Amino acid sequence: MKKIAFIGAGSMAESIISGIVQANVLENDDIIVTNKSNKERVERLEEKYLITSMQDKADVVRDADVVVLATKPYDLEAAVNSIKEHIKQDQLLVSVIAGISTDYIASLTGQDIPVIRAMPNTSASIGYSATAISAGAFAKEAHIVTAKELFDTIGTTIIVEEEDMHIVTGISGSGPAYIYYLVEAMEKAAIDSGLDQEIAKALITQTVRGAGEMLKQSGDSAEVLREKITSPAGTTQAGIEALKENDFDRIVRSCVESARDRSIELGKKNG
Ligand SMILES: NC(=O)C1=CN([C@@H]2O[C@H](COP(=O)(O)OP(=O)(O)OC[C@H]3O[C@@H](n4cnc5c(N)ncnc54)[C@H](O)[C@@H]3O)[C@@H](O)[C@H]2O)C=CC1
Ligand SMILES: O=C(O)[C@@H]1CCC=N1
Repeated sequence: MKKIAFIGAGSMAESIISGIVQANVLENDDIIVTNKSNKERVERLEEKYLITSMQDKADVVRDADVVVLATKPYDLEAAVNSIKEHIKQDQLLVSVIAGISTDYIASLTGQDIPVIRAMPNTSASIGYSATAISAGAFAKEAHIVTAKELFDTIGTTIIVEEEDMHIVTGISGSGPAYIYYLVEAMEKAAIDSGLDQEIAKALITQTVRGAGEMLKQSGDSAEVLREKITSPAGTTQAGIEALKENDFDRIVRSCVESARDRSIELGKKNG
């Protein structure tokens, strides 16, 4: 891949752009970005990442090997309408849009065009995305390889069946937000117990970071790692029992399933 165009210049597009720029895998001016109308926003991205911003959609997609669709689901149809005269079947469409199927995207283009559906997360901006990808009907092995290479530069990439994309969205697409929400709650509890906010933030941040690395590096399951911390009648046991009494498992299940179901709904509403 030599040139990549982003249709949509919001949080997700910026996270991916930031990750690609840091990985230094493309010439910066071969990363092109456009949005609906907010010229200042794309110009800010252009200045920050030394990439190219354009508003003329024909220019945006003309020589792109990969065109990334990064609009909200309800803006997708208008976005594809604005580029469909200019895209060709030898280009690859990569959609990061929650809920929307590859079949629907191909049908909007009116072409048998290869589409890869991807679900990255905002940790892409520092090279830590957990991305899942799945291939549409017209995508060949080479397209999967191209998409995997792209997302491997901004984290890890796993290939899944398209039907699993809804649950993937519920765990890893939205997942960072759940962790941040947990951190917010822990910070509030620490401050209410009299701890300085900056100290609480520093301790919790390193705790989350360390737990993530332990999950990755130790070879132990989450359950085993938890048990190693939980001394009989100790502090952790007291904390975990409070979580159990408040039905933590049910709350998390409901969180993940609600996100999954919203992804399904978004697909039905916008496809
Ligand atoms: N924010 C996140 O953590 C993640 C978001 N996603 C998906 O990424 C997509 C974008 O999400 P965000 O970046 O958060 O949204 P956002 O609202 O920050 O950005 C959307 C962008 O699309 C542009 N846009 C709208 N209509 C357009 C058109 N007709 N032509 C060109 N550009 C157009 C807007 O101007 C804006 O720049 C969503 O579909 C979401 O499901 C996927 C994974 C994670
Ligand atoms: O909230 C959303 O719809 C998007 C999809 C995954 C993360 N953010």
